[in-house]
Amino acid sequence: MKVLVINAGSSSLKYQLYNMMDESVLASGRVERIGMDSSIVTHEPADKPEVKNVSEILEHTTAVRRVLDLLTDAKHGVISSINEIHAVGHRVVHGGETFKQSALVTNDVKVEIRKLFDLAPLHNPAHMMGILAVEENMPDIPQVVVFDTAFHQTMPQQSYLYAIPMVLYRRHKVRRYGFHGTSHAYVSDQAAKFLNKPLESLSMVSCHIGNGASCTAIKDGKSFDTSMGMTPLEGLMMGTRSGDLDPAVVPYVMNKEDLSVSEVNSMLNKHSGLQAISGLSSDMREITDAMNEGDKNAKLAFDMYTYRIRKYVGAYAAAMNGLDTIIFTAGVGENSVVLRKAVCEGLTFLGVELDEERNSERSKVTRRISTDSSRITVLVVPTNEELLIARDTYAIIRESSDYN
Ligand SMILES: Nc1ncnc2c1ncn2[C@@H]1O[C@H](COP(=O)(O)OP(=O)(O)O)[C@@H](O)[C@H]1O
Ligand SMILES: CC(=O)OP(=O)(O)O
Ligand SMILES: [Mg+2]
Repeated sequence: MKVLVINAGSSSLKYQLYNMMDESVLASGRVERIGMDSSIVTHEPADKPEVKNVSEILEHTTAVRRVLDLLTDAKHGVISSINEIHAVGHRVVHGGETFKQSALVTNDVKVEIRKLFDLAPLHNPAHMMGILAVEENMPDIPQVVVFDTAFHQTMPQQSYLYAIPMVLYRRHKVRRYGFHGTSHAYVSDQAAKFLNKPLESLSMVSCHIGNGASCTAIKDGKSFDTSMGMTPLEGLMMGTRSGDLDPAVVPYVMNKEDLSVSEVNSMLNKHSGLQAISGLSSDMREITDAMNEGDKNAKLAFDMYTYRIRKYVGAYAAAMNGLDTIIFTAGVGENSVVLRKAVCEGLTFLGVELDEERNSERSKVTRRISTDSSRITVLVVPTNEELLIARDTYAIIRESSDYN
């Protein structure tokens, strides 16, 4: 059985085609700059050279058509017909309180996802475009949606409620939802397997540090608290997002700078974080390079960024009344030796002892970077959100009567 995984953004569409018999990736790729003057398509078949081409792709239906053409192309393709694709799985960022697990796409499910547009205006409308584009190109293929928020639906009320009038929760569902749940679920499960211990027996903090970044406290195998909130803006400092700040800053700055709601939203989501403090870049590689060359603003950005992660790890150790394992994952967490060192150096009081040599090793597999005698085990676990989406899709399709 072959499953196509799609992560549709407003102007991009990333894809991976899996053979679920052995969970191998047959091809992956992305369409960027959809709707702009020149779209870039990058297609990477597993056993053939990468192809890149530039053309005009005005909307998502055409983007999906192009992906299907590439997957079945005589020269660059990996399957002979689209009938070989049994199901499509989509990443959907916001599932609100409606979706506690992945779901088969039906008309009712689409209605519910539309109701959540307001809570994730940057993400959910784009995901819906991806779902509709697949429907148009492959009308008979079942689709499954996998939500970033689903894993966090186990949080207790004390973690997910904001201390504001309850009527706002009842009327508008204002609460913490949390994101990157697919990643936090995947890496915590991988960590338990690596340590050969039952997942339920470990108190862990999973640090997903990528472009977007979040920490999750995982207790009894479930999300207990997480740093992102109603939207993916709260919590850690990120590439271009501010993370936590005093909410009073928002009306104050709007007033002083004469900013509209959408302008202040854009400032906090797109023009803050590493980018704002360094004045250089949102990319951690550029920040560390500049810091090594003596750039003071880059150093400040790095220090603020790592300090925030440390604060969350400490807070969650207290929240869970204990901590066994810290996990680093995603683009920065998996690759930045200096970031992991900076975070762990301030956690010796908890019993974290980093092994510098292990931390410096470059590897793509799950590994321990703490010393053997460290009271807290620190792991680097490569995330794989797409694989988990493919697995959920496969499981749901097999369960659904349509497939049998
Ligand atoms: N070797 C590296 N050192 C430090 N940061 C890195 C390295 N490689 C990638 N990154 C960071 O990873 C980020 C992307 O992470 P990723 O998890 O792919 O993000 P997203 O899925 O949110 O786009 C980039 O912005 C870059 O800063
Ligand atoms: C929810 C979120 O922040 O996603 P990403 O890290 O892909 O931006
Ligand atoms: Mg990501």
